[in-house]
Amino acid sequence: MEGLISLKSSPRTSLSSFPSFNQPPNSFARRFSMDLPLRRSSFPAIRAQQPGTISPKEEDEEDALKVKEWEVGMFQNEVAASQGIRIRRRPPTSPPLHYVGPFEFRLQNDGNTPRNILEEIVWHKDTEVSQMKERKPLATLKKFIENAPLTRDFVGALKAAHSRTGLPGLIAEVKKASPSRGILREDFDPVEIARAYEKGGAACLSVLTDEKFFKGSFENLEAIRNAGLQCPLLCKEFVIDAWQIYYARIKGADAILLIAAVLPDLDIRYMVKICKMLGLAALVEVHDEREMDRVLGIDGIELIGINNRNLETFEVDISNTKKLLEGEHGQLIHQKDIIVVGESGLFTPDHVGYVQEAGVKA
Ligand SMILES: O=P(O)(O)OC[C@@H](O)[C@@H](O)c1c[nH]c2ccccc12
Repeated sequence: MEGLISLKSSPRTSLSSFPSFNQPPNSFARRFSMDLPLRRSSFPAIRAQQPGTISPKEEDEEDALKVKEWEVGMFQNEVAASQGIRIRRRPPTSPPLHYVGPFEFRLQNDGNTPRNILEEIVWHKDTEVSQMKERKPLATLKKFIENAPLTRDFVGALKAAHSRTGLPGLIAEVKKASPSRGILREDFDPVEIARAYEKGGAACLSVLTDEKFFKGSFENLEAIRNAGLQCPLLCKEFVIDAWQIYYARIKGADAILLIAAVLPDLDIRYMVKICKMLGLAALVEVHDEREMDRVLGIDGIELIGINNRNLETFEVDISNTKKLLEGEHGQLIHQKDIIVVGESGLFTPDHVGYVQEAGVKA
């Protein structure tokens, strides 16, 4: 509930800019924070038939909880939208059967199909993570972390490569497939590929761990971590829940990706802190100026990735890097000593030269 509290005091997350509710701004937040007056009497009684099963009171409580969970979901979407985030975290389910809130919420819930590939990935991730969390609760992960080997310095490795060569440090990616290009390599041996990258001069490696859309895995990450290489490892995931950060740490990550198109400011703040606590670097990825603005307003960020690929449409344009590093953004990045990673669509030395010229160091 930290979110609710800071939301009210933060001008960046003003709910008043949220466009799609035909009701006075903030009314949802106000109603929510007043501890939603659930009209118990309007919950039809589906009573337990036999003694010893769920009591009517428990059932009422369960109903109330469902409504509340649903309201929290709506509230999260509202906050995200107010920050210009178009990706909805979950499919818009209908309100619980006995919901007694405003009619507008029902209108929101048409269109149960994802609007684009990023949204599809995120919706699938939500289900995947809740299942994984059930099998390996956070408390269990925390115990493992106590005995996990130390992380390696991801940012340090990039800086060292850049100052040694005068060129951007290379993060070489271990990726079997992608939604935009299908299978990239059939005979895919992640460890062998990782070794070849390191031998070829990569400063760091990035390992896709998403299974469904990129044919990656946490097993690949773990295997590469156990292969005795020097390069620090980035876990390339779609993080929507802090649990994934702990899991990545256990599986051998030294850094993790956080995507601004998916995560509201407060999540990024919170997750960056968790990364620090776990000894991981956070690579915060942006694609447009609004995301860059948001991320530059967050303290403690050392690494920003500019993705030249729009993850919603797959369009690639390397001039995006130049555009996002011009003017005030570029100055702020310089002042804050942030390392910028140029991502996607870099095929030739000329491309690398172009983004380096724009200010990219990795
Ligand atoms: O194959 P490319 O165009 O060289 O792109 C690499 C990398 O930028 C891309 O894999 C990527 C960038 N951001 C991501 C977020 C999730 C998954 C993948 C990515």
